[in-house]
Amino acid sequence: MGVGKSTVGELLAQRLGASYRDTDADIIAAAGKEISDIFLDEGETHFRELERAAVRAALAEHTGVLSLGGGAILDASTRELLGGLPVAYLSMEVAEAVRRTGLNVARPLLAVVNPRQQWKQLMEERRHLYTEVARAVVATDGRTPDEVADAVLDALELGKA
Ligand SMILES: Nc1ncnc2c1ncn2[C@@H]1O[C@H](COP(=O)(O)OP(=O)(O)O)[C@@H](O)[C@H]1O
Ligand SMILES: O=C(O)C1=C[C@@H](OP(=O)(O)O)[C@@H](O)[C@H](O)C1
Ligand SMILES: [Mg+2]
Repeated sequence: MGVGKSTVGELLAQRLGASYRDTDADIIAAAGKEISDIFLDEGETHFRELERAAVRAALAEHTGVLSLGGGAILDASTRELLGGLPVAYLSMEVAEAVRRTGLNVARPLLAVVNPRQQWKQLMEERRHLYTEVARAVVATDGRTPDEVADAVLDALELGKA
């Protein structure tokens, strides 16, 4: 959440001359409302169902760069679909997360009394799932989006002759 998946995903697509897609954007377009409103009106479980379907559809239809939401890997069937694909896990420390997002209300899972603690807890629950599906782990702390994109291309050995 807020690590730069969407920002860096777009840069990667430009560099690779590939198309870009973001499952959160697909969900927003299909639902006709923001993710925070889906959480509010229908709840997280419903959002996760939309997300599972959005990832499945994107992986079937799209051949370029795909950014996922930070919780997509909570679903076992999604993790299975990602197996064998060149997946990068972008990581950061909590201090960087605060700088990036301001831990604001656009991300409903962080719209809580203590967002720093919530962010740390979510990461503790999820980190092993990110590393399970990732072919490469790229630390983003103190790096610009361009530097992160370079590091991803390098780590995944993409865009090389
Ligand atoms: N490497 C970076 N350094 C500083 N800010 C960044 C970096 N990558 C993204 N950001 C900023 O952090 C915020 C979250 O980025 P975003 O791409 O939406 O992350 P995600 O898709 O992982 O939630 C945006 O305001 C974006 O401009
Ligand atoms: O980590 C999560 O559970 C979520 C991350 C968000 O996407 P980003 O990781 O792109 O912010 C978005 O899918 C939703 O708010 C839930
Ligand atoms: Mg995003």
